[in-house]
Amino acid sequence: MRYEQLRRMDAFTFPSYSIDLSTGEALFDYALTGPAGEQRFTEVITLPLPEAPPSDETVAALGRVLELLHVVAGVSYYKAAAPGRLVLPAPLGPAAIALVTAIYRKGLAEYAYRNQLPHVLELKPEVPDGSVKPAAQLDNSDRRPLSAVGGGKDSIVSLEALRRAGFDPVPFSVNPNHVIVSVNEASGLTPLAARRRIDPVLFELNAAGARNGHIPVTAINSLIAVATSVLHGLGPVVMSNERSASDPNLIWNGHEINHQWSKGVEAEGLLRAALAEHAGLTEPYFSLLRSLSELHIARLFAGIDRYDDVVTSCNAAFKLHDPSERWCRDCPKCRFVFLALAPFMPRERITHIFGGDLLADPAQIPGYRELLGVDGHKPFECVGEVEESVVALSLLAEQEQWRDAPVVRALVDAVPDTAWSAIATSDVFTPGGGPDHVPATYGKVLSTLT
Ligand SMILES: CC(=O)N[C@H]1[C@@H](OP(=O)(O)OP(=O)(O)OC[C@H]2O[C@@H](n3ccc(=O)[nH]c3=O)[C@H](O)[C@@H]2O)O[C@H](CO)[C@@H](O)[C@@H]1O[C@H](C)C(=O)N[C@@H](C)C(=O)N[C@@H](CCC(=O)O)C(=O)O
Ligand SMILES: Nc1ncnc2c1ncn2[C@@H]1O[C@H](COP(=O)(O)OP(=O)(O)OP(=O)(O)O)[C@@H](O)[C@H]1O
Repeated sequence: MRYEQLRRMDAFTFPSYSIDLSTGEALFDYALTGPAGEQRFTEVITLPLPEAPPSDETVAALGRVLELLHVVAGVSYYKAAAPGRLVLPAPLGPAAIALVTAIYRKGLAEYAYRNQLPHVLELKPEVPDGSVKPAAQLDNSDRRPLSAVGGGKDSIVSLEALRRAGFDPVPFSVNPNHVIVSVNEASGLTPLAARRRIDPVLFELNAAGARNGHIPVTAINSLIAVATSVLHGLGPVVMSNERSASDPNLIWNGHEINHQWSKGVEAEGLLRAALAEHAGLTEPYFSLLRSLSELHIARLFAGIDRYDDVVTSCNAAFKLHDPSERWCRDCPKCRFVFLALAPFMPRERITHIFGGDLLADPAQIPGYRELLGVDGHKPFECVGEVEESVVALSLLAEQEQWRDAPVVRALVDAVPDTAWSAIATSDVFTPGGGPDHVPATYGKVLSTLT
């Protein structure tokens, strides 16, 4: 399919999906269609199989979760052309429609902004007429939680808190890379893993110049985790999404653009409601760290040392084709995580974790100026709020081990008086920031780390 033909596609459809319960392999078919023809895609997601064959009740609930996953995972292929019509495969209830609408509009907002495609922010799915048979209720809330592991500090904090509180978590990852494998080994827990294979045709189209950009990957990983939990008769999926994930990077055409939208509390609420309505799951999914700032999570992480040799929050290690060893030490995420951890650990320890000292390197100053709100807008990355960076800097400026580091000295001079006064009333170490979905039984889990 030529690039010009792709541009003329006017609809995105979902021809079919299937699952083979003897292998765990699910096939999700997609199509971009238009006057010049059709471009098909198939994504393959392979779930780990349980020891015993699943009950009919489990298979029914799993099928419903996969129906949602089919539609949500379509974002990767929709974005190759961004047609005006999004034609859903079957009727859905109001909560599921709300989820799908938001996934395509808000989850693709950064993509829409960077590609200057305002219509994506107004996309309205076309839903076939008809009603959906109500799902049978499935309450697995008292089973072992499935704890999503991304290899970074946040999921380690959740995993350790759950373990110390006696919840016996099962680590779970999609396409675990070398970092995730090492973190799981360091935990000593037995993990579950699912495989996800994006259709290679998409990469060929990308190389030929198709539209491309950021997608709401956490929503996809989350639904794969829920499907795995249902198939294995496990309990809630526990995520490690922090409070700043809900804050936008910028406003464009009156719409919030948030790189981390599908990690935010709005996406979490929509996903929970859709899973309750469409799959009957009463307690499917929540983020344990929702009320905490990144800086607060960093402080909790500093109290855990068994993962120092393996933890990696740098996204360069997560590339599908070319993963780096660990921290790249030259991206917004490396800069932010270093800044957030530094106040809470000896300089030798953090230098060991990162394989270098970012605050000793003046070349890092321009990137830190962005994080501190001195220049530009919050980077399109998983980084904390400006306020958190300023608080971290103020803590470093008070410490003998850090106050004379070249980057700390330069930044202390660069931050304006208004930012210093704003943090006088900062609440970054006070849990809050709005509603969370942590069930009452998990209410005291984080206190095991303090
Ligand atoms: C690792 C990374 O940051 N990747 C983003 C990057 O893609 P890149 O080309 O550099 O490498 P790959 O990730 O290997 O992707 C290759 C192509 O495949 C497409 N693709 C990938 C995954 C997928 O689910 N669907 C896809 O279509 C991708 O478009 C590439 O062409 O830049 C891309 C374009 O901006 C981003 O889409 C890639 O982001 C990944 C999907 C990814 O996993 N990113 C997470 C590290 C990430 O950003 N997490 C956010 C949470 C965002 C959310 O709302 O869920 C965070 O932690 O803040
Ligand atoms: N490959 C994956 N499989 C399953 N869950 C994942 C995967 N990658 C990330 N996650 C989960 O998605 C959420 C957001 O990921 P994110 O990368 O922000 O977290 P992290 O790796 O724990 O921590 P950090 O922010 O320090 O990198 C977390 O709950 C994380 O556990």
